[in-house]
Amino acid sequence: MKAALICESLCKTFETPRGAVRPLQNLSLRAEPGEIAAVVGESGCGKTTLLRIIAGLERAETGRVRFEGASGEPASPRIGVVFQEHRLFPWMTVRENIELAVRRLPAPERRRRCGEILELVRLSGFEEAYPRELSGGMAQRVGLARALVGSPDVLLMDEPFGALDALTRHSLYREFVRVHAERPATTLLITHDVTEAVLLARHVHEIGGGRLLRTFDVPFPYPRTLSTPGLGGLSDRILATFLQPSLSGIQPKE
Ligand SMILES: Nc1ncnc2c1ncn2[C@@H]1O[C@H](COP(=O)(O)OP(=O)(O)OP(=O)(O)O)[C@@H](O)[C@H]1O
Repeated sequence: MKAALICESLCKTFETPRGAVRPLQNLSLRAEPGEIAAVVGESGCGKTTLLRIIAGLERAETGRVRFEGASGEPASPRIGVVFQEHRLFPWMTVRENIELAVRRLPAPERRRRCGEILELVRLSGFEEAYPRELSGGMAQRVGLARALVGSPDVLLMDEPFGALDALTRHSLYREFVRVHAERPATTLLITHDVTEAVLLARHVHEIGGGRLLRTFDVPFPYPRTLSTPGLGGLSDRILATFLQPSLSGIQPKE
């Protein structure tokens, strides 16, 4: 199922000993069916809170998250989540970690899917390895495999490449674009890295002050590299709006 992800007027307040924190104040945005959409914003602007609300791990006070099928009908897609830390269980093998995500399926089907998904993320042969035996990049690919093994229609990714060194990160970008082309889930990628956003996303949503400030169209064909014509200029333009919001002429978008 291809589904659009739609967030409408989300508001969220946390009561803390230091007073109320309001990371989301009427935030609306949309990810188109099968696209990679990035959400960028300064640290603490509410990106993780947004993802947790979409994943159903947190409740918004007001507003709603809904999904639409190809003809605009309401949809209930399968959702996969990838976090910044891989969150693999250290006492389980790669295969056990992945199969856990589809534990309701019969064992032969679990085994088949696990083999298929490990091939997709190029980790065939590591089924019986433990997480401690993997590099950071490999563990993150297992985290991606675990999110994908249930064939999600919507993939939510919270800084999935954030903890990796630059070389590993760039090779994982390539891998991820290839995997996404084979299984084009509607993907929301949370990142604070503008270059990452323009390398991977079709649209980049900039949030700040609890709202969507602006959406950038990223028209370059995949796969992209740092030398894709126009990519560096767009990345600079997005960064400039971060650094000088008052000079960029941005009007908060309702
Ligand atoms: N469970 C919570 N209780 C209280 N405050 C919270 C809670 N979760 C988040 N916050 C606060 O809400 C604000 C937004 O946090 P959030 O983690 O969503 O931001 P972020 O944009 O993902 O940040 P970063 O880029 O640094 O990860 C922060 O001020 C944070 O301290």
